[in-house]
Amino acid sequence: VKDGWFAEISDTMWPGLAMSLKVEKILHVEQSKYQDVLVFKSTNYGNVLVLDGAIQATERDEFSYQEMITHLAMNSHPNPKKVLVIGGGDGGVLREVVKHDCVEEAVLCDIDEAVIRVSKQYLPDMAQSYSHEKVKVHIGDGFQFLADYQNTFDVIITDSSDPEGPAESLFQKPYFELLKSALTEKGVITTQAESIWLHLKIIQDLKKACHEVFPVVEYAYTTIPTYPSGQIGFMVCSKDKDANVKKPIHVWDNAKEKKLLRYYNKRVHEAAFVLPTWADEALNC
Ligand SMILES: NCCCN[C@H]1CC[C@H](N)CC1
Repeated sequence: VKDGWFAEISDTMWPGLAMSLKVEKILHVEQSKYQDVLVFKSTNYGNVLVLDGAIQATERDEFSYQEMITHLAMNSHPNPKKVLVIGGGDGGVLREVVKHDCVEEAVLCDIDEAVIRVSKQYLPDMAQSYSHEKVKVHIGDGFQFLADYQNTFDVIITDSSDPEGPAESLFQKPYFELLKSALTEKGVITTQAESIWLHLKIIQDLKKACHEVFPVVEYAYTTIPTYPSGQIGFMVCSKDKDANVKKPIHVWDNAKEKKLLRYYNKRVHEAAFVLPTWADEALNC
């Protein structure tokens, strides 16, 4: 933090560009077993969680990412009862998963207990569902966890950090094969799939790896001011070759949508898959 500003600088992940947030107060600094953990109160975006120098979530705009990575998957599956979140230790995705009445069990597997502990303390709205009766938490490596499950989960959401560092393996084919075997017949996955403005090559490679495992693979994106380039995407895949993930299978009525959600709705679901020309040509060749 310099002159009261936090700058998200990465010469490898987003060279020459840095999102900066004005700091009101540093709340927590910790070196966990796996990463640097920082929480600060920003002047205009609420509390902010930073891991290894990368902004994970701000209280002001996190709902965009959490709602989209969750509901793009949940509403692309006919009746998701058992859901698994890999990563997502801040709890935001879990909060969204339990909004679906059809869910019987929501399991979260994150490698770092520090993220869960710190989120409960400084991001209470995001971490609210850890006490939910349907929720089970497992601290460990998602890779190891998945290897123990076959034909178990209807939806698996991979809420990961960037491919540089510990999450690198979550962007490669072996991981998607593990996901596929842990999924039930019509299983659906979403993954954090970076930005078309910054990572078109990563997204192309990711889409190729997913297509070697899943019959249906589509990229969608959301707008979020505090992530690099102001937007981020998701890979949405289904084991069901006849699935059309670009249109929600089931929806809440408008009143329920307005009560439950602030970003996602049935029209935004469809719009999220519509890409600008240069990205569409690069990804849908
Ligand atoms: N549950 C929110 C975590 C979101 N993961 C982040 C997405 C943007 C990346 N640059 C860093 C990880």
